[in-house]
Amino acid sequence: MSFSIARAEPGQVEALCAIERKAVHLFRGHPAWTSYAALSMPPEQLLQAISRGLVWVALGEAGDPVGFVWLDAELEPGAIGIAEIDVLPLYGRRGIGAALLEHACAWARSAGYRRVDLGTLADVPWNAPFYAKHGFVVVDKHDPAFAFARQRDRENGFPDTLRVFMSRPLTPPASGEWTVWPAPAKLNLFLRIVGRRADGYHELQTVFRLLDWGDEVRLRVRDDGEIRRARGIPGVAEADDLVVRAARLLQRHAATKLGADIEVDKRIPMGGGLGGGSSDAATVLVALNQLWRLGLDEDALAELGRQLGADVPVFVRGRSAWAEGVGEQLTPLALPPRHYVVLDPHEAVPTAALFQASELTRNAPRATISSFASGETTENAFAPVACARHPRVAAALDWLDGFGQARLSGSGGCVFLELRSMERAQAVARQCPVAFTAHVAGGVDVSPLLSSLKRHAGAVPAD
Ligand SMILES: C[C@@](CO)(OP(=O)(O)O)[C@H](O)COP(=O)(O)OP(=O)(O)OC[C@H]1O[C@@H](n2ccc(N)nc2=O)[C@H](O)[C@@H]1O
Ligand SMILES: Nc1ncnc2c1ncn2[C@@H]1O[C@H](COP(=O)(O)OP(=O)(O)O)[C@@H](O)[C@H]1O
Repeated sequence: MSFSIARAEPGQVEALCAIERKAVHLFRGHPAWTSYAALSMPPEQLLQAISRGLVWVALGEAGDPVGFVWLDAELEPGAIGIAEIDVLPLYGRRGIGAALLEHACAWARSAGYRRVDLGTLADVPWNAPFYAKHGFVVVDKHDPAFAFARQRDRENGFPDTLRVFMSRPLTPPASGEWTVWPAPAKLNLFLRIVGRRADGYHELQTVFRLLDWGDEVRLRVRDDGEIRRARGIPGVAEADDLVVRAARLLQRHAATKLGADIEVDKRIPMGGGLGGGSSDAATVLVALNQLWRLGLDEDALAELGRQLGADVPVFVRGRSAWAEGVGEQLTPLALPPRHYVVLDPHEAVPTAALFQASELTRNAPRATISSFASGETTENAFAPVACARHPRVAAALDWLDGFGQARLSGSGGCVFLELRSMERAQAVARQCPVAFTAHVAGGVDVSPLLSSLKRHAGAVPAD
């Protein structure tokens, strides 16, 4: 039987939970059975991991999932864990589990991780001995890295004597191998236009909230100086693609003879006001600065970013921030932990056209950080214009407003709602009408790009 491996999709949550329930039956009669039988995989957390790109499925010939692997978010700097790996018993012994495991480890290595950890059972052939065949070695379970997992075992009545923790070291990708970097989306928590500069650009005030969700950029250094886009973004010509423009700009600026292959796994809706193109460009600047060993500092990269777009500097600096000027004067903010339902009305809004709109309020009084922090300042100057010109955006805002105070991000067309819990955000997202697509994401103060940069630099040793 042939199978293929692909990133899991949100619609597969139920199928993956069902696979886990079937796979757990293999433990009947084992001392761990009672605790396995009583516990099922939390679908909310699985969904969150899927939207972060941390779950892969094995698809059978009919295209249905027959197994999956789920990576934990970073457990400690440089290390990532395997939260779950399951194959339908009917499809066992065909190398599917091994292929999933290798796939996840290969991704972790490209993403700069130096170690993969897991907890498993010592006495079950398809557990510890299977992982040992794949380069995992048993490590000291008293290591503080496993304290949380062991505490959870105790709470679940799991037999500690049979529990082993295993690690597999990963070598860093060599020059010329693919590397993987995150390009997070942003939201504008409010946006005011307070003036217009002589060059036609608008002066604005906004709060950029970075998200833990976004695109994935893959980069591979080339020795021949070529910048090539390995996989195109539909509707964007190679020369216009912000990732290609960013790489060429950096190459010219630093006068390097090195080149790069670039691929983007696009998840952020284009023209959605979530800064996808800008974030991709920032990731290329930051990552190639490291891969090409140019040694440019953050200010130099942010200035190159500004030449590509007003939204690029915030992604280069990688901190949620209060912004002024054209969006490049940034003051990092520590914002309360919040979750967001981001609704995509499938309507690309052209930013330049909205900035040109005669009905746009472009002389608003200046807001202050404290007026924002008190919750007084939440409006977006583009909202009335975007809603009047794009009925789908108005409809999305109207629907989401039924659950709280929905807002437009940037020049739209995406709208969002801020919530205190992920579960609540997922509950709203589940009710999303078919005309729109809902994403759930967490707000972060520090961009995942900065953590990825540290990992790739090996600045944080794995042990
Ligand atoms: C509105 C915002 C809010 O974060 O976000 P998006 O809706 O694009 O995500 C940004 O200011 C958008 O930044 P960005 O998308 O990088 O804009 P750019 O490529 O630099 O400019 C696109 C066009 O928008 C206009 N523009 C942009 C920024 C600005 N402060 N004043 C402007 O007048 C210019 O006419 C420019 O030709
Ligand atoms: N790598 C890229 N990703 C997305 N859009 C890109 C990219 N390169 C160029 N673009 C162009 O930039 C436009 C704005 O894209 P995007 O940054 O996603 O939206 P917004 O500015 O609304 O946040 C797109 O419609 C597309 O034509």
